[in-house]
Amino acid sequence: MKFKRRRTLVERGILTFIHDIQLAAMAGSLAFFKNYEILNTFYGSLQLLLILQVTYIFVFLRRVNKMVDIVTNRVFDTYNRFSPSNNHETESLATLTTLKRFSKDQKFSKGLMREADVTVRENQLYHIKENAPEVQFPKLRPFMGLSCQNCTLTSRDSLVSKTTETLALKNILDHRPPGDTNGFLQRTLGHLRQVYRLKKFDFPQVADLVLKDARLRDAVEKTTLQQYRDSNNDGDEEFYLRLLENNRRRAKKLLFDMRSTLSDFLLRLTSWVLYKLLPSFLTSVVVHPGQVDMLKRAGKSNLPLIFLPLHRSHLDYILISFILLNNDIRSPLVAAGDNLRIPFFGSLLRGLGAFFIKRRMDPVMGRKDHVYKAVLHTYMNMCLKAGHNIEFFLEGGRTRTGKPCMPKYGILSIILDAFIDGTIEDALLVPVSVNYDKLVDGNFIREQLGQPKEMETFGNAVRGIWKVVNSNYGMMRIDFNQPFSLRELVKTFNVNGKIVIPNGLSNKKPLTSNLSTSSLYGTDVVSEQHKTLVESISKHIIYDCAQSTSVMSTNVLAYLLLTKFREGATIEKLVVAVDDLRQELDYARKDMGFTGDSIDVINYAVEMLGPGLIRKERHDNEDVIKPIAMLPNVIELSYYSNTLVTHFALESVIAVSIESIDKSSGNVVHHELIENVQELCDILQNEFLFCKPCQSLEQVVTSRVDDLVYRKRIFLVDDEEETELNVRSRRLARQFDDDDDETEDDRAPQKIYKLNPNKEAVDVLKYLKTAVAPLVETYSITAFTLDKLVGRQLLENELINDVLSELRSQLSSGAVQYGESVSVDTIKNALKLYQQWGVLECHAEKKLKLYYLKESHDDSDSVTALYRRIQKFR
Ligand SMILES: O=P(O)(O)OC[C@H](O)CO
Repeated sequence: MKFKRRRTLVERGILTFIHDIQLAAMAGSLAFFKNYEILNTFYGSLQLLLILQVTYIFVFLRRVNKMVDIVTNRVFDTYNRFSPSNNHETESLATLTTLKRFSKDQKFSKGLMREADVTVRENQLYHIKENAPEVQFPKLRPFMGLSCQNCTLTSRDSLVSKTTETLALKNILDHRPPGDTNGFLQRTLGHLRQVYRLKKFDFPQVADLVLKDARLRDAVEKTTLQQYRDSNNDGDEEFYLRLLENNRRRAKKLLFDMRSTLSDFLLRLTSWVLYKLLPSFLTSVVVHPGQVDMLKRAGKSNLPLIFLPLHRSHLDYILISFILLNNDIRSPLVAAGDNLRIPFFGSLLRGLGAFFIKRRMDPVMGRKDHVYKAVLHTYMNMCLKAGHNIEFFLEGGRTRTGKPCMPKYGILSIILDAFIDGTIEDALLVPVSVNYDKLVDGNFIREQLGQPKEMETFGNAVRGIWKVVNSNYGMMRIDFNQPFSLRELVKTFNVNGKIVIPNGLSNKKPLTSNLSTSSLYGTDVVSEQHKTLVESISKHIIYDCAQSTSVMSTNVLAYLLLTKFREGATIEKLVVAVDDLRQELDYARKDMGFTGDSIDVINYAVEMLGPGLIRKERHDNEDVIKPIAMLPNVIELSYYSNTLVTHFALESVIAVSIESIDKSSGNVVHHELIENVQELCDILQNEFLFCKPCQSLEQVVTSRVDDLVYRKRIFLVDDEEETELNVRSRRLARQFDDDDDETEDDRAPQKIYKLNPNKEAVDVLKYLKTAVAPLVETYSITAFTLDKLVGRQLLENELINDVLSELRSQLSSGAVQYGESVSVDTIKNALKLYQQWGVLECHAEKKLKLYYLKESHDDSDSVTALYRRIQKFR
């Protein structure tokens, strides 16, 4: 056998680069000869070349970067082997980790990795298990995301087959071309072939139709007439015509800035690039084939699919389109904020389906910008009519806290209008949840500490992508809920032609108080009747998405460390806690984005979260894991924990409510507990959706209390004792039973719960409480700081900074217990609540918001009363 000389790293790098250029040329010429639409114009060609060049420069630089890392590590490794260092094991481990991280797909480093592996194993004192949990998923997992059985029973029975629930999860990056995957052609052409074979869809452009539409023409004429009347040029026809022409031009420009140029070719090209790039920073993108199957069937219904994902990262919409495209499902048009209309990336996103909507009102036109509203409305209607699928984020922007945000209503109201006015016969709504092992983009910590958001620019985008492709973000999981019919939902809420106000919303204030003042998403809801409907549908979807969000290992570890083990815990204790939590999530039919032994899950999550958030120490021959529970790190940790905080919010509210009741007798009266829970739910109404709009909060609370009685043993379940207590309470009830006006319900005996004094039960109560306790702290300190508004007004940022300083100073004095209470998002939600309660008022003009106390509350006593109302739960 003839052996060839091994190529050097640099030679291999150069060859790979040349190989990549060949691929680029092949893709380019293929596209050229196919005479794709995008290449028909000079602009299209330039854009394509730029995309290819940037991608290849990225890939090449990444490879050079990796080579430098590997060579450096090799030098250090050799040095370590010959140096008499005491930390030999740690350093070799670090080398191994670095090598593994940076050389996942680098065959040329395999030899080095083997060497380092041997070095580590030879030098280690303890047996170290491989710490990446295996991505082997058991067949039967909880199947989440079936549509609501109260509101959409018919939809629930559709699109599913016998096998839907039982299919095994799939990593879509694992696309392997059939045959010998090691062959040059297969390696080179596998992904090209995959994107070439995809089903071709037409993506009609509708801009011309929009300009001719009567709604838009009408809006332009009305606006012109209004401007004409407001001016002092009455009777000057030339002036009128000039105004009309200006408004027409403006409408055209608005439409040009907004429209998507979704291109089949660009989608395929990006898909091929993503197959190459995604594995460099994600180990897997996991989907449930049963859910994809439902989408495929829904895609054949000829109804528009409306994808409604929870928004965590900019990767969300890219990956959703990637998954849909590769499963032959029509890619949607995606409503994106115009903050993303940046050079190059803006056009790229536009070509991939983005249409840009304003995030802020026009400072001059304000809310009365009828032309803009008409452009948006007509554009979306035309797109729906033309058969496009649509995707938008009900939350508006990405969550800053890890908890789902309350919905904005604007875009959904346009879709509902399109249904009600008959533009579309029906639409299938698809809630989508996305979760990542590690947050990919956004600097949310600095925003939570009061710094302004870093705006999107070309430079920031390039830097961001560079950082991302050189890091490891672990797994990503996407869950598509069962599509459900908008028509069916509207029908359920619209019994006898009258919109039924769902239970959970019946005693709420009018929707207007909930509207976003800064975003277009919340400004164009049409009629009062529809507002209630839009609110219920939106909240239902956010609730559904939260329910079907898979839990990642990092969520589990962060949650346990922030609620149960703030001082840290040994691995053994953590393993027991993770096992318990997994059991509980299983019981709640919540799926997890990991599998394997809890010890491996913990080690993996520790590595994912990194030493900035979690410390691993060795005490008395035991590994102890500790959270970095101080500012600013704890804010990031709470981001991960909040996926589970959302899941346990109601239990936590019940635990806090129990603590707020006088329990000197050791008993808790049912109605008193329910009242307190409802009061706290009202306080936290901008933080969590405690039940679906079609459920009654009281019923949901009662059943969760029962759960705490029987499963978590917070209350005693001694039947005799309970009977005796209830007999006593019944007797008590009878004493007051002489009022004829009382209803049957009023006379019913009061249920009394006896608290379980057992240490385990007390600990459970304490642990449950900790989930929402930081939020209560923030609400209470925000109320306390409102005293600064007595007799004066403050700008939003001044008020928020005052609350932040108060929180920080109380944190350092120990009066505030949790670092994660320092959070701008929570402060803003608290201010919104105090507005909803009629204590606070806000005047918004242009980009500024001015806060002041309502006249009837503009004194210290009112502020103290508000503060006490919250403080009761601390
Ligand atoms: O999270 P934001 O506020 O930067 O918004 C992100 C959205 O994708 C913009 O469309």
